Amino acid sequence: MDNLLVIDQLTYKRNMRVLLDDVSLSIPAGSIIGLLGDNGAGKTTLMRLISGAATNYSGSIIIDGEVDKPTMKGLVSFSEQLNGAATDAKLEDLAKFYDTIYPEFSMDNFNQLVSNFNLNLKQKLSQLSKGMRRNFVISVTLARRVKLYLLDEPFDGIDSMKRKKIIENILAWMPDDASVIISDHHVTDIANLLDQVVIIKNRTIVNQIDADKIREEYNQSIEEYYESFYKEVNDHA
Ligand SMILES: Nc1ncnc2c1ncn2[C@@H]1O[C@H](COP(=O)(O)OP(=O)(O)OP(=O)(O)O)[C@@H](O)[C@H]1O
Repeated sequence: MDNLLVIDQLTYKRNMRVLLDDVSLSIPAGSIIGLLGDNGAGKTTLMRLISGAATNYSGSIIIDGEVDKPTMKGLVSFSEQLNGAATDAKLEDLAKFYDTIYPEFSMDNFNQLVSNFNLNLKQKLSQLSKGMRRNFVISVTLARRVKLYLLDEPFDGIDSMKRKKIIENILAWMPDDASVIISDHHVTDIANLLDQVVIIKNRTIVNQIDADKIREEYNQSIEEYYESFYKEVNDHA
């Protein structure tokens, strides 16, 4: 299978601190990846760099063979897009804004996604509960037709029924050749979805493994594997 994302020796510093240290990672096209790691490990930072939000790193990020930064931005949809959005804006106006700035935004897809989540587009962003806001972010993120989706803790603060709905939407809306990277602490929620697990610890990738290998060769659930792997790395630290 071809690799959609190739990261080589990526190191990123901010305010004199190393936030990512020598990260190398290849993600196949058409796959669902769980990016697992504890608080502060570097999950959000890695997603920000892949999305093109910061470019002052060393090493390389290649998406679908592209190294041109503006082109790469059009290939990735990151779930952080509401940062900085006016809280008194109505959801329908925010959607129109995204439709204007992202050529690959599909208003039809967006409308179907928000109706799946029973969101009212006349509501203002400030009127949404935490869970409703998450659902809106997922709708905006998946409404773009891109190669790579980055979902940063999409289930944070979401009840279990809604989590199922989000998972259904991810599976239904992901184009066949697209990949999605989902970061999460609730490993159990996404375990059945995953093709691969990537574990990040202390600012670098410490493991990448096929989910089937964990189940079949190690005879463990992804959650058990993740917990034991993390413990082992801690014990040897
Ligand atoms: N703007 C910044 N300046 C300096 N340090 C930062 C900045 N943003 C994040 N960090 C630091 O980078 C490290 C990684 O943060 P990041 O948000 O990527 O972790 P994470 O794995 O997403 O954590 P969590 O699961 O808690 O969301 C943390 O130690 C954090 O304090």
